[in-house]
Amino acid sequence: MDKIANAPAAPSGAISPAPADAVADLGVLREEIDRIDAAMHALLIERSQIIDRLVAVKRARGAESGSAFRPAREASMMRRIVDRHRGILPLDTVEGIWRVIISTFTYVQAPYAVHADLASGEPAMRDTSRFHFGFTVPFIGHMGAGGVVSAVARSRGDLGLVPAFAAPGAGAWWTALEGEHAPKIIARLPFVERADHPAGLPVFCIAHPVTDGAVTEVEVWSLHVSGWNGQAARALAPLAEIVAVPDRGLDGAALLASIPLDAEASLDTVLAALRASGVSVRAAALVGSHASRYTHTPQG
Ligand SMILES: C=C(O[C@@H]1C=C(C(=O)O)C=C[C@H]1O)C(=O)O
Repeated sequence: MDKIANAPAAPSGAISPAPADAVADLGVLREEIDRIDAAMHALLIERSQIIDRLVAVKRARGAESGSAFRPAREASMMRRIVDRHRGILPLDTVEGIWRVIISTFTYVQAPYAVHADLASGEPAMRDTSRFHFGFTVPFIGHMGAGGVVSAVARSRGDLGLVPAFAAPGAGAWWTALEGEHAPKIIARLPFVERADHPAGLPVFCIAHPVTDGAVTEVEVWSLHVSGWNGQAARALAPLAEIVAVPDRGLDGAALLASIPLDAEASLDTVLAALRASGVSVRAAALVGSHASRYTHTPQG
């Protein structure tokens, strides 16, 4: 029995049926949406074909190391996408769609897994990983940054995610990045920062040293110092972002210093500021670099 045909008549005052031309408009608009969806899908298929050609070119140039991830290129693509966005689709959605597109095309070029440090909270780290790398790229959790760094070191081209802030009890995990062939920090995520980012946990992305497409706007140094004090911390604040943990001895500290290279800041100015504050620097090793932090404000 046809329930609709037998439904009681709508009481007066209920929503009246849409006029015939509005129904026709809805049909036309839905056809437009189907056309756009088919065109977007066709463009993604066309993008895959370009990626196939890009893989062949990279192979021919011998540029293919372990990972196909190119941090400089990704940072500039994400900035452009965010800057040109307009309309009612939320920025979070646009950014998330392109993170999944780019990360998955990187994965189809050369499969990799993401190893993440869950020690400072699993939900935020899992959200961050899925936002930036999607669900096709395997996610592997570790209890601590040390496990992440060794998993990346053992892999062919995996990536690691470690909090980019002083996580309680984390220790000086970055000293494991000091050797010439040890993994390095190659990016800081999110590429585009903003106050209400849905996956805004600041993380360092770790990989085997990048030979092609590294970005060096911000250098990250591991420093071993003695005499670490509050005056030194204040003197460094305008020059570098510092994570400091106790290291070998009473006033010793291991520092992870992110130095945005510009007219004022460089390793030399940071070392000079440390010495002027009575801190002696025992060792310094470059443990990575990444793109400048880029902040989006709703006013642009
Ligand atoms: C396509 C490339 O490889 C990776 C995938 C990208 C993409 O799908 O757009 C961008 C940068 C790389 O991480 C590339 O090197 O250009």
